[in-house]
Amino acid sequence: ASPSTLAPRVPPTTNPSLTNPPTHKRTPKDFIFGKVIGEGSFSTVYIAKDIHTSKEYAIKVCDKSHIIKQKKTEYVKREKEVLNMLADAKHSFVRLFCTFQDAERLYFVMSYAKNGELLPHINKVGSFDIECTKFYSAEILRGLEYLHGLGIIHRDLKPENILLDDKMHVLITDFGCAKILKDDPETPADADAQQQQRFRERSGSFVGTAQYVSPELLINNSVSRASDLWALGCLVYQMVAGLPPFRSRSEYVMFQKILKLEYDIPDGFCELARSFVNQLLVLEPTQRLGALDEHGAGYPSIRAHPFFEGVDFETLHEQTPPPIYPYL
Ligand SMILES: C[C@@H](Nc1nc2c(c3cc(-c4cn[nH]c4)ccc13)C(=O)N=C/C2=C\CC1CC1)C(C)(C)C
Repeated sequence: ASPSTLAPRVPPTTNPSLTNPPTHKRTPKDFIFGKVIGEGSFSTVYIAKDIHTSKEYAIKVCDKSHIIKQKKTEYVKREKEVLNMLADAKHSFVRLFCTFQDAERLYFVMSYAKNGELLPHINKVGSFDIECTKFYSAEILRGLEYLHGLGIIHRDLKPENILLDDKMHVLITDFGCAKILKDDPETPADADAQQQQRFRERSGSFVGTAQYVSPELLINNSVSRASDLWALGCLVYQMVAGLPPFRSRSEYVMFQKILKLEYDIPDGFCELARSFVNQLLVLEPTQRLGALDEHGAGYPSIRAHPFFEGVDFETLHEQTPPPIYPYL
């Protein structure tokens, strides 16, 4: 006989709501909302505490009428779809724990990135030393390998979207612009109307920081996995130099610099990092380091670059991140 027929069913003696949180659908009343920690274009992210477990979460709150008015329903659906596709990832991404809604708003209960965005950590020390740059570049690369392996292109990688958890490991976030390569993940994804909508306001200028926009997006609105590799190049440059590679007060001038590959390598820029950045900041997407690697099998040619000498990619998440010291 199976064990269940042997043991009589004894009703639980403890109060379930005290030991294990209710499994019923959550409502805002299950949380104590704290301060605003991030503002998206049509969402606000709060830190919140679950009253049953006292655990801290980030709750992204979207106003339904605003989403409908701004025709962003596709975004919200796509972000939730991507977050659900990332549910099994053991590393590199903020997790979506649950969603619920009330009459006016949608709520996404996410992991709380206790150490916030990467950018302030770079600004605080001016720039990262080479050990830090290698570690954080490797953690971002691992996230991209996982994402691209699923046929997802982030499309908006920048320091604001690279978050750090309580142990200072990378959590990539903000998938509202992500592109999911459907049926044939081989063909580069042509930017859809939403992407154009995202970038072109009525004034025809770009919204948000377009410092990391790839040349192919500017020229023919096309994006592929290699667009995220371009952004990786910009991120590595910024960790070492403390500033993004393409800068200008005028957006138009900044785009001209991107299209002409006009960036300089400051004195003291580590030689291996320079070589690595130079092989990612390439105008032709298919010529970028890693662009020709087998899809879905990670980026062996990027991992093999001497810049990553000594990095053990398989155990990154178990490693203690290097302390952040100033460099340059
Ligand atoms: C990029 C994003 N900013 C942020 N999004 C999230 C944060 C987050 C945390 C801090 C922070 C923590 N401590 N100090 C600052 C600063 C910015 C954050 C978090 O903890 N957990 C999930 C998040 C987002 C998940 C959801 C987009 C899918 C924007 C600007 C779009 C709100």
